[in-house]
Amino acid sequence: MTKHILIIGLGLIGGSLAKALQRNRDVHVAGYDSSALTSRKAFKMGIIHSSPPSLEQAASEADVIIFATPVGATIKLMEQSKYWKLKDDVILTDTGSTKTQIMEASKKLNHLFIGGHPMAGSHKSGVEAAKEVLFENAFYILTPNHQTDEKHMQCLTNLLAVTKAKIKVLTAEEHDHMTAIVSHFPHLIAASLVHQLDHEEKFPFTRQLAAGGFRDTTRIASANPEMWRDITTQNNVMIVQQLENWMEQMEELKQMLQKNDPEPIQEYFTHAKMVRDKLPISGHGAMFSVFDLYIDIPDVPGVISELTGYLAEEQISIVNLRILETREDVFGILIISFQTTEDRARAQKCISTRTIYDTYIS
Ligand SMILES: NC(=O)C1=CN([C@@H]2O[C@H](COP(=O)(O)OP(=O)(O)OC[C@H]3O[C@@H](n4cnc5c(N)ncnc54)[C@H](O)[C@@H]3O)[C@@H](O)[C@H]2O)C=CC1
Ligand SMILES: O=C(O)C(=O)Cc1ccc(O)cc1
Repeated sequence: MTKHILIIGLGLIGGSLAKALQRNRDVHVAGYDSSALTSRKAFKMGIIHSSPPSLEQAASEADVIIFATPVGATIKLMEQSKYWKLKDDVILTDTGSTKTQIMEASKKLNHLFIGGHPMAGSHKSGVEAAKEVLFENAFYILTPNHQTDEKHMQCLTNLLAVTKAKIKVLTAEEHDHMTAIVSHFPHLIAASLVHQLDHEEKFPFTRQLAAGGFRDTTRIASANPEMWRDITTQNNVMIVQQLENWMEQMEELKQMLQKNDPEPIQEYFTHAKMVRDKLPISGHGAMFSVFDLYIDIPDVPGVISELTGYLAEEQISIVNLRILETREDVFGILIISFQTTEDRARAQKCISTRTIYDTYIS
């Protein structure tokens, strides 16, 4: 029997979920966005099966409703949903980056709600950025509430299986504590680094030098400000707590730097390197998985565009690209990151067949 899914909000996350859910031939994916243009685009791009004109009508036909809107809008939509005529056993869920306030709001609903957060994304937003493989190997957090039973949990888990994400069940408080540390607070740091650059007036050329580390560290500051406004106001207490811890740490760092003793300074970096190097960044267990391919490339102009050109011809998408500057000979190491192991294997084959450059996986 066909399962009717309604996705509200057809941006990066709603669009990516719609694409992934369409892998299951037994589901009908309807999509609604407050921007009629976005809804039309999503339908034309084949991301959704149907674009119903009335939200209430679409909701009444749905077996599962997924709110994929900024978290402030999600709470408002949840409140509105109390007045919709829904199927008795409909499952409501969301994709929001925060969970405590959403789970609190879910207590007032007349229908079952399971919180959700696919922990994969990017600084891009909008339906154009949607990707079927976005959630592969990423964690997908579910936060049940007091009403959730095993049957409905299993039903949602089964539906999400096609995303190839790894389901992890947490409480809303656990979720908001952990995401404050690894996602929300780092976003504020990225934004603050960019503001710091903004205040640099002495040498305007500084901006031209903001490559490498600065670009890597601040990439997420290019994300949707409305989305991050909502995340920051909803998980405010946890984020302020992180900021207080950080300021204490910065005070200690300042004192250490004022003494200017090289030994503790090196120890500070050594400890950070050790912890960072052990993080499950690439491969299974990572929050945001990417799969790196290392390529020995000669230091000659045009080599990077040659390689990316070959990958584009074979329609292999890349997630990131950087050069490791650890070697002093004429070769460098180019690291290209892919969303899936399959993409990386195809890329390795493509580069090995078309070039003489050595490729390897760490
Ligand atoms: N961007 C990311 O990397 C990730 C975002 N999330 C969460 O997923 C949700 C969606 O984020 P994105 O897809 O990135 O945002 P987005 O900005 O790409 O898309 C949001 C969409 O929701 C629509 N929308 C806004 N208010 C609406 C309303 N009242 N009714 C119907 N549609 C409405 C917008 O027109 C837009 O098309 C957010 O709650 C965010 O916190 C979760 C994981 C990763
Ligand atoms: O672009 C990145 O690295 C991200 O961190 C994307 C992201 C943004 C918000 C989330 O709730 C989860 C993932």
